[in-house]
Amino acid sequence: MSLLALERISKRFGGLLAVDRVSFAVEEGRVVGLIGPNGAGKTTVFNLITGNLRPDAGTVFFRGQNLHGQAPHRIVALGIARTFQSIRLFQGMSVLENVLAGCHCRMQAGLFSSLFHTPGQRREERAALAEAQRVLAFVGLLAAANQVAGNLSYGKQRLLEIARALATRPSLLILDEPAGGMNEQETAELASLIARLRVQGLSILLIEHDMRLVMRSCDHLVVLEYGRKIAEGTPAEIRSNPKVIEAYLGADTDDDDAA
Ligand SMILES: Nc1ncnc2c1ncn2[C@@H]1O[C@H](COP(=O)(O)OP(=O)(O)OP(=O)(O)O)[C@@H](O)[C@H]1O
Repeated sequence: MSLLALERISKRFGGLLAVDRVSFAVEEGRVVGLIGPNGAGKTTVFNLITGNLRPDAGTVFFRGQNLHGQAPHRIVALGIARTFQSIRLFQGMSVLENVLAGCHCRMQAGLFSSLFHTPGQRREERAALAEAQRVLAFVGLLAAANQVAGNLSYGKQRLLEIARALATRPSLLILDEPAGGMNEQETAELASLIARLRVQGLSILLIEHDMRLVMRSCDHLVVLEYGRKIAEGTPAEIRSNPKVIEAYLGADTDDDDAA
């Protein structure tokens, strides 16, 4: 069984069919890239997976479970975490507090134990703190734990978003343009982070316009154009697919050869 399977999902915005009967799967432990020109429907597909939008037709399965009608927080609890194209951090809170916000969605404590600070709740808080520090160390932000999130560089804010998503202990991590706004060194660090997550067995679904990063990091690519899937395959297959070259890669193909 695939970890994630989309079966002929469609989404219409008024007269625009933004996603048109798209099917693909993410297997356990794989890094899958969803690519295509601007407006191809990539972010809409992500929103359909994470419950931020409901499909007009088709089904999303996660570990064989139909996600239809599940609220976004329920989908996070099932093991799907995401980052957004535009950074959505608690800008005025510390780096550590931002990651703790991710940990809290895994905590069991109810209203009673939270109000009365029961030993169980204190244990959970300590565990959350340790987990947040572990995740921050993993992405290389532990030294910045007490800084205000909004003061971090853009690239570091993106890493913090990933840390917060990781703190929910996902089995599928969905990244929407994680290298957007990053400089070359930050992008290289991101590629190494993705590789380390992959080694740990995490499955990743990625939208990214940086073709070098996509070609280097992904096992499998799915290509959208005008809401439709026009190709899927390994990076090497996609790079030489004439339909894809025409639709998307175009003049960028030289650059990809360097990847
Ligand atoms: N909430 C919405 N209401 C109306 N139209 C929308 C909405 N969200 C997306 N669209 C339209 O749907 C199409 C697909 O948008 P989407 O953001 O999914 O594309 P994308 O492939 O992620 O693009 P980009 O690479 O530029 O982020 C676009 O034409 C967009 O304008």
